[in-house]
Amino acid sequence: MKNSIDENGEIMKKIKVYVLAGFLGSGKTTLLRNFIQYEKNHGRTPAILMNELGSVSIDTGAVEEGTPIAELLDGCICCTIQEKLEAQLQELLYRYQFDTLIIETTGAAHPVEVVDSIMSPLFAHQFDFEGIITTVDALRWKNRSELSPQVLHLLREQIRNARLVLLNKIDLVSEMENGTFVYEIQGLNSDATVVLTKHSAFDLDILSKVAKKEIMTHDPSPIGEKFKLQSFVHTFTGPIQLESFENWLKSLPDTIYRLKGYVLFTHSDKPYLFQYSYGMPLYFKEDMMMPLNLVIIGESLDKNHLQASLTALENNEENI
Ligand SMILES: Nc1nc2c(ncn2[C@@H]2O[C@H](COP(=O)(O)OP(=O)(O)OP(=O)(O)O)[C@@H](O)[C@H]2O)c(=O)[nH]1
Repeated sequence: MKNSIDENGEIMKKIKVYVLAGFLGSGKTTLLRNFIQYEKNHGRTPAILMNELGSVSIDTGAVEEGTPIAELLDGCICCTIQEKLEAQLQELLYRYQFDTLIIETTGAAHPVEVVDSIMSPLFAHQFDFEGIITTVDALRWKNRSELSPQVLHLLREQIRNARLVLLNKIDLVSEMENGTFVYEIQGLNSDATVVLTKHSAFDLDILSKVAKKEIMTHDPSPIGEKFKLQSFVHTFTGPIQLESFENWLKSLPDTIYRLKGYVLFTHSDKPYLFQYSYGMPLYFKEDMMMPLNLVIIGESLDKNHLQASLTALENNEENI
């Protein structure tokens, strides 16, 4: 389902969310500039969320005046400043109208954890996660043996979870080397589209083409979906039974990494904030009503099945 219904019964168009990942200095801000221009050329308003490790913003100058922007400084979305992220996103949504949200992560961010943070159940029904675009510095890739194992692991994770990889700074290595690097990147992520770029410039129409493919994938394809890391949001319409919910959790595949959301149970008049990662469910009772959104993040999600099983839970049906 693409759109949510607002309180007046109107269809709400979801905001497309893109995450820009890539190691320090690989070309994310350069890509951001191109992306903003592309959105504007197509009559859309982008909003930007920039995360920087330092306490002072350096890259916000790259964003033209008039573009909605929020900054998260002095920490990485994926580890230390998740609550601040929620507040910033809420403020962006409250103050501005926009069609696209582009999030530039710090070069040190683990992409899975960033997606996890963005897909807050508070407003996940307004967002459509469109995927991770990773920039790879061709020269750094060439010299990657100089990197620590931890950094190299991060670089690989950023590539593995991308929907689109930009092999950037191709002017700094030879044509033959670029060919080898594309081959190596595809070895890490055969589903991603890899484009060779100078100054992160490419035809961004590619994005809508790949996105359409993802959206149309209602049938779980036997060869897997193009898009590796995905999120799915279910909005409960009423209370469910705790026991059935726990049985449903046990039935989930290992490729679901994370669940979080507000769930109302039949035994309580207020919802619980529910958190689940690494097989560990946690429940925290809220003292007021919250949007009953459940966010599910994983690889190659079988969204039809998730939807059907969650609806069955709500209808209190057996054998889900
Ligand atoms: N030679 C060359 N330089 C590039 C290219 N793309 C970007 N640069 C330069 O590389 C530097 C870093 O680019 P950014 O876009 O700021 O990289 P970033 O990933 O946002 O960097 P951080 O914010 O530090 O993580 C800048 O000086 C860019 O002008 C390219 O294709 N070739």
